[in-house]
Amino acid sequence: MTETDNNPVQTTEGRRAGFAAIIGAPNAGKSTLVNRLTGSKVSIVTQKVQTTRFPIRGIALHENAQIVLVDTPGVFNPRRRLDRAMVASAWAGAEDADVVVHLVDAQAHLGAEGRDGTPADRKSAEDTETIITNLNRMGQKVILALNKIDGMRRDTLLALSHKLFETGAYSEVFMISAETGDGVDDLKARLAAAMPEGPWLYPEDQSADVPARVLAAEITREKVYLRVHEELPYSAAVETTSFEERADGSARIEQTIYVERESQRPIVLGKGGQTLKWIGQKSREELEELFERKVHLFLTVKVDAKWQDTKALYTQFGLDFDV
Ligand SMILES: Nc1nc2c(ncn2[C@@H]2O[C@H](COP(=O)(O)OP(=O)(O)OP(=O)(O)O)[C@@H](O)[C@H]2O)c(=O)[nH]1
Repeated sequence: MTETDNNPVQTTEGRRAGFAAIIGAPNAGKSTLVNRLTGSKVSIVTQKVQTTRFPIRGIALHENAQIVLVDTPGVFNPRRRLDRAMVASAWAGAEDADVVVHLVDAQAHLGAEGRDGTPADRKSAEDTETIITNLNRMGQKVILALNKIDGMRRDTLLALSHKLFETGAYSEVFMISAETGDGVDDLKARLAAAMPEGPWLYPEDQSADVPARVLAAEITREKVYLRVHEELPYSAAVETTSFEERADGSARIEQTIYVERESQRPIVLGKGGQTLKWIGQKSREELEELFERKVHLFLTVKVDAKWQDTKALYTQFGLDFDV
């Protein structure tokens, strides 16, 4: 870069970038927090538990820092193989991160302690205990973010924060409301400070559309997995090659499904292309719901023998089906 560039040299100096893992029981408010931190809609927010089915990245910017958020899937007791993969992926994401935030639903926690607690409150408190046990095992100090403080009494919150802090898992406590944004700026500044010095991990102008592309690829990959996992357990990857918003408000998405061997292509295509059609249809329906717009989805199947080599990179934020 030269002095004559529009971006003067000093803007890239003192930059920070890294990963922040957000871990928490289902329904703790992780997606809401990620959306609040990034300012964009990257995760599905719903009343239903376990809607975050894959680790989605969002990118938050704070002054000179780029914070790549690893939005971990719900941590629950894994039964099915896919669930185990998700839990393993959650903890792997946490261990690799520069900073870990444990998000706790303060309202559910207090509900579980009182007489009016619902079964969901008790489950949430149980999950929090499981997470604390794992956090202590991990050996890395974690930031406790007590969420949903809106409408809660300060003294009750302080007592809860004190109790959780005594577990020894945390280095500090933030009280936030992901919904109203209360306390979120302070947490964001803290995450920014925890990022190591270095160049940004993503170009500035790409920050906004990375999550949507990754999310769209994960949705199609899930459909591939659902349909052909018996014949093709580990060897498909999906990449979003183009994501365009069109003037009529719809989105045109092009994706490539990679398989390792020529013999695997017909598995994904199916008889007369029926399997690929099913994958495309299911994925498009979910993408339309997620992006709240009409989606034109174009899928291509390619053979890439080197896929195993790039697998490590790819699975960094995806599910590891080898678990
Ligand atoms: N009152 C209140 N509700 C919140 C707050 N943050 C999130 N919620 C609500 O809690 C519910 C769960 O939020 P999500 O962001 O979907 O939670 P999650 O942890 O991503 O959930 P999973 O994806 O199921 O793991 C939603 O109904 C949110 O509107 C908050 O600060 N205050």
